[in-house]
Amino acid sequence: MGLPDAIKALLFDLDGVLTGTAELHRQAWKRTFDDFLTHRDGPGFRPFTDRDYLDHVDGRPRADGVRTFLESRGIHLPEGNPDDPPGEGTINGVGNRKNELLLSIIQNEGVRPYPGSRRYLEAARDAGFKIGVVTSSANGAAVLEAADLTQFVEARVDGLTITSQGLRGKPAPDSFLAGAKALGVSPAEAAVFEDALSGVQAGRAGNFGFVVGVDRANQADALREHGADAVVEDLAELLEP
Ligand SMILES: O=P(O)(O)OC[C@H]1O[C@@H](O)[C@H](O)[C@@H](O)[C@@H]1O
Repeated sequence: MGLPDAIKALLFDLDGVLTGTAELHRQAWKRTFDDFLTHRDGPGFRPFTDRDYLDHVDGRPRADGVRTFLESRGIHLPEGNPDDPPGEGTINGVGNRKNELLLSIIQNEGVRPYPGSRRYLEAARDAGFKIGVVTSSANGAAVLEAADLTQFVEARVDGLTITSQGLRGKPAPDSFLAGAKALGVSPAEAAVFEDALSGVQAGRAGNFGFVVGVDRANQADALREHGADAVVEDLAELLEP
């Protein structure tokens, strides 16, 4: 499986590692922030870029993504409340608009698992590894189900768990530590699989036994710099002799 001998459990990020949904999140964020910035700054606004997504939003819980990106532009919004109407000028309102767009994009485009990731999950299950999914997305359960991957998952920590248990989001290690605990292993016995810079950083911060960076965005060096022990473009590469 391409992992050190001490590893007994595998903790997979979801969007961008098991399913192609990171791109759908990126599209929803781009529309949300470009609309917000146009409304605020007029037609000369500075658009939200792919780099903005990778550096400030990818891998983080929804509200943290809104806050971190806007702060990178010197914009500070009040937090508001979880039920703020989509588009309201609060962190929650902007996040709710993004979720509305994400759900409609998922409805139109569907959710596809990466074939190499599915093969890796099958091989891991056959080899007796414990399998968990650790995602910042509050839509994690629905995305796993739509990709027909729920059957592989013994423990799931998602955006709803993070909120209800008051965990810090990635790049803090809390959600991965909760995943390891749910599978009954120590961090040293678990490997983390992540495509986001904030995610490999979380794996490193939690002292996990191995951190695999999955490079879907041409950022292998940055994944290594943020904490990946190995970088692959597809999980199936780890199955090759
Ligand atoms: O808005 P959701 O579905 O709760 O997802 C939160 C975050 O979940 C992460 O998995 C994605 O990498 C982010 O792009 C996304 O913003």
